[in-house]
Amino acid sequence: MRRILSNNEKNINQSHDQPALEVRNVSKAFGGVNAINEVSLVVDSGRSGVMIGPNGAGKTTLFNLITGEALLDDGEIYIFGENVTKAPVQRRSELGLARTYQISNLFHELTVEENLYLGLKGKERDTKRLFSFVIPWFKNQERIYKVQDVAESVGLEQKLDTIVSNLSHGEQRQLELGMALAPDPKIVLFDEPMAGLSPSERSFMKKLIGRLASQKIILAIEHDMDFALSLTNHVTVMHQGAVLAQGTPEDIKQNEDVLTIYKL
Ligand SMILES: Nc1ncnc2c1ncn2[C@@H]1O[C@H](COP(=O)(O)OP(=O)(O)OP(=O)(O)O)[C@@H](O)[C@H]1O
Repeated sequence: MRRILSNNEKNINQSHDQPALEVRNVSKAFGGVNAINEVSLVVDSGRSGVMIGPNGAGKTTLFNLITGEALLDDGEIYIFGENVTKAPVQRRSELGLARTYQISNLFHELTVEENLYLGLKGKERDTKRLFSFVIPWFKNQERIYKVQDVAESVGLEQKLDTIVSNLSHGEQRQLELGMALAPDPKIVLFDEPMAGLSPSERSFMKKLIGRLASQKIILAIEHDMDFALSLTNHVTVMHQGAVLAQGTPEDIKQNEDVLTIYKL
C-alpha cells in the first residue's frame, strides 16, 4: 500500500507545541435549551480522545460547533493555535479538520470511487454535488492513486465501481470514513462510527479506527463504552451540555458521577 498518511504523521509531529484542538468556555443554546454550557476541551497534538455521554448530552452539537456547521453563542475554538471561532467550515478543513456524521452523508447514486473523489475535493455537500459532474476532468494519476489508497485503507478496494446504494450498511460506514480521510486531515471527528453495525461489522470498524488512532488525531463520540475506553487514554464525559468528567479510562470507570448517570 502506498503511504498516504506520511504527510500527516509529519504534520502531527511538527505541531507538538500547539494543541491540535482547543475548545474554550463554549456555549450554545437552541431557544431555551442550553445544549452546550461553558465547555472546555483540549486535544493535544499526537494523541486522540473519546467523548461519551448519554443521549442529549450535547456531543454532536459540540462537534457541529468545532467544525463550524453551527455557530456558537460564547467562547472560542482553536485549531493548531489558530482562532477559528468565526472561521467558515472550509477554513477549518484547510487546517486539517474532518468529520463523519451519524446520518449518512454519502451520494447514494454514485459509485464508491466517485464518492471518494468528492471526499478528496473536501468541499461542503452542496458544492460536492455540483462537482460530481466534472469528476472525469478532475482525475489525474496522483488522484487515482490517492483514491485507491483511501479505498484500501477502509477495506473497499474491491468495491470502487459499486454504486453506494448497493453497499451493505457496514460498507457505507467504511466509505464515510474514507470520505473523511480523503483530504488527508490531521484531526478526524467520528460521530458514533459504530452505530447500527452488525457484530462482525463492528469488529471490522473497531480495527479500522484503532489503526487510525495511531496515525491521526481522533476525537470520537462513542456509545460502546468498552470500545470507547479501549481506544485512548483521554476520555471526556458529557452530561446535560457540560463536561462531567475527564481522565483516563481507569479514572472514568471509578468516577462516582459517571457511575450515577450510567446507573452502573
Ligand atoms: N438544531 C437543534 N434545535 C433545537 N435543539 C437542538 C438542536 N440540536 C440539538 N438540540 C438539543 O440540544 C441538546 C443536545 O443535543 P445533541 O444532539 O448535541 O446531544 P448528543 O449528546 O449528541 O445526543 P445523542 O447521543 O443522542 O446523539 C438536546 O437537548 C437536543 O434536543
